[in-house]
Amino acid sequence: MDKLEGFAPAKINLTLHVTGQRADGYHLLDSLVVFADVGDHLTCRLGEMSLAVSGSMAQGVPVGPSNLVFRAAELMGAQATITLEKHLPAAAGIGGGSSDAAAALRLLADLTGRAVPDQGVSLGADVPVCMLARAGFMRGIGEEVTPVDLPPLHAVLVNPGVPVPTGAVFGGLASKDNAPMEALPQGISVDQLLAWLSRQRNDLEAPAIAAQPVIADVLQALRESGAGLARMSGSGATCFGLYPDSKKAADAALALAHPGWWVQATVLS
Ligand SMILES: C[C@](O)(CO)[C@H](O)COP(=O)(O)OP(=O)(O)OC[C@H]1O[C@@H](n2ccc(N)nc2=O)[C@H](O)[C@@H]1O
Ligand SMILES: Nc1ncnc2c1ncn2[C@@H]1O[C@H](COP(=O)(O)OP(=O)(O)OP(=O)(O)O)[C@@H](O)[C@H]1O
Repeated sequence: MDKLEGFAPAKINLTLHVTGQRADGYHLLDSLVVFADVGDHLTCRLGEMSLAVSGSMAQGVPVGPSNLVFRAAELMGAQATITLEKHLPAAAGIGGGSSDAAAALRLLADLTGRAVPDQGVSLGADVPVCMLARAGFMRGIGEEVTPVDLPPLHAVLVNPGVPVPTGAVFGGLASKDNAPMEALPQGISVDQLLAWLSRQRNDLEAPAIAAQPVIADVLQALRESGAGLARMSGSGATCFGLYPDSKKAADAALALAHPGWWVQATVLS
């Protein structure tokens, strides 16, 4: 094996309940996570350590040792020549950096034959679920991950171009002890899933809107575009809308076009 290619899909929190806080300050989560068919692309080859970042969303992404891809190589004890093509906005609640790190960990594990320590959680709370890269529950601070079977969902992702720092949004929570998600019945249809989702929450939505009020405008625009459900992902600012089929999602994406907004029709699974 010489050079390997990998895909780092956007992570979407369909729900995000904050149920407590650990003594070290990290919050306990109860979240249903899915992945989009849009994301970043990586290539990786063992050799001299280097990282080249390109792509439509490369601006502002660190190219040095603070890039999570670099830190993934350090965690694996590997030297590698890595290219990263960024298509996902950074600091956007869709785990761009975490998904890049998870993709790099998968590639480096394949190239070196080494195991990934602790599913990469030391690189970020979102890295274990991004290692899964398919629908799953995320609990603990993010280290407890369980796959789940869900029907694919047609969606539009909208990011209004304002970065949101995750720690500050957690810090703005009015309550840290909120109810967990309801049990999710197995084998449910899309309609049943939508009804179930509409009864769940993203507890970070209120503090994120307080920090960046434009998020409320994005949610309103998604609802007006015909979304059956509109919610923020992660700590924001990206929001998603869910639609009955790919045509309605594509039409909504066109209607949502707005200067400075990143808008993507996608399938979540
Ligand atoms: C909000 C989510 O995106 C939901 O999936 C994740 O919980 C955040 O994952 P992440 O960006 O990988 O988070 P990290 O880089 O580990 O943490 C960033 C900051 O968010 C806060 N943080 C994060 C995860 C967590 N369970 N509790 C927290 O309080 C901490 O202040 C931490 O310093
Ligand atoms: N590969 C990377 N891609 C994007 N940002 C990165 C990367 N590596 C490090 N960073 C830094 O990490 C910060 C958070 O970026 P990231 O895209 O992971 O946030 P996020 O989408 O809010 O993540 P999450 O959903 O996990 O909270 C950025 O401000 C950026 O400086």
